[in-house]
Amino acid sequence: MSADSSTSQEIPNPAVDGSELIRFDKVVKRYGSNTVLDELDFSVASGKHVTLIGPSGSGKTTILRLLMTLVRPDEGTIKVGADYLTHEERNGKLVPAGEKHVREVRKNIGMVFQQFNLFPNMKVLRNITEAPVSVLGLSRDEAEQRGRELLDLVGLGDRCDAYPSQLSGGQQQRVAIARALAMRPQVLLLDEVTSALDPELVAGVLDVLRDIAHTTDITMLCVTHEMNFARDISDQVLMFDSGRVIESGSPEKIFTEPEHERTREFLSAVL
Ligand SMILES: Nc1ncnc2c1ncn2[C@@H]1O[C@H](COP(=O)(O)OP(=O)(O)OP(=O)(O)O)[C@@H](O)[C@H]1O
Repeated sequence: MSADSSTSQEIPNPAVDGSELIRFDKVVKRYGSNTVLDELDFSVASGKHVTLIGPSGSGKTTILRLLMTLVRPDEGTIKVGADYLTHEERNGKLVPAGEKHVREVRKNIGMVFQQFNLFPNMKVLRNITEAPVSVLGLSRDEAEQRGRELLDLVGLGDRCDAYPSQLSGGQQQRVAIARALAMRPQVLLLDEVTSALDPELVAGVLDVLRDIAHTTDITMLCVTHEMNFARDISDQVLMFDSGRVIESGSPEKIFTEPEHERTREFLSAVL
């Protein structure tokens, strides 16, 4: 990726060697008097798949929104690659990152939400090719070739010319996943992507995500209530409570031998 601002540096594309890709350092996020994140520290290594679990309101979605620069922290820094996402150094001081910098960072991070948010007036393939053409500057042919490959990957290679309204919710969500991947992001953020689906459509979407997790190098941060899925894809599970990580570890450890009482309570409620 190329930097397009004199104040932003290029974010390296580290090999999947376990080097640190994301770091939250003493991040505080408040909404009025509600301190949602309280000096939160955590890091994610490149290529790893991390699932965030915790009670409703513990700040999981806020973490993804901070990474996507949809909201800014009140204190602390968030780093992606070698670059500060929320702050950058100018004349030896950390200052809020500029809009150009934020645009560069967003190119590197794909996010899939609970709602699919496809463009209803565009066919499926066009939904996927729009951003690569307009943001990355790919030719329409290149973008369409990549778009078709991604639609094959999510099992919808034969639906390029359908409109979103002609697809089921599960199919629309699979298009949304393909659309996020079309930007070739380093990081994929998944925010309860099956929560709005009818139960019979959930498995198809989770199978696609399992496939992506097991066959690509992409770094994934996932908020989900699907604990079997979390167990299957995660290298690491982070348990949040009151704006902090209270426990982290492999899925085996967290799901079978949680150490913290709050983790045990949470898991007994959701498993
Ligand atoms: N835009 C906002 N304005 C005010 N408060 C907000 C806003 N967004 C989130 N909050 C509050 O921040 C807290 C954390 O919300 P967040 O959505 O991050 O939690 P969560 O762990 O993802 O919850 P859930 O599992 O229910 O989705 C909640 O108390 C929520 O009400």
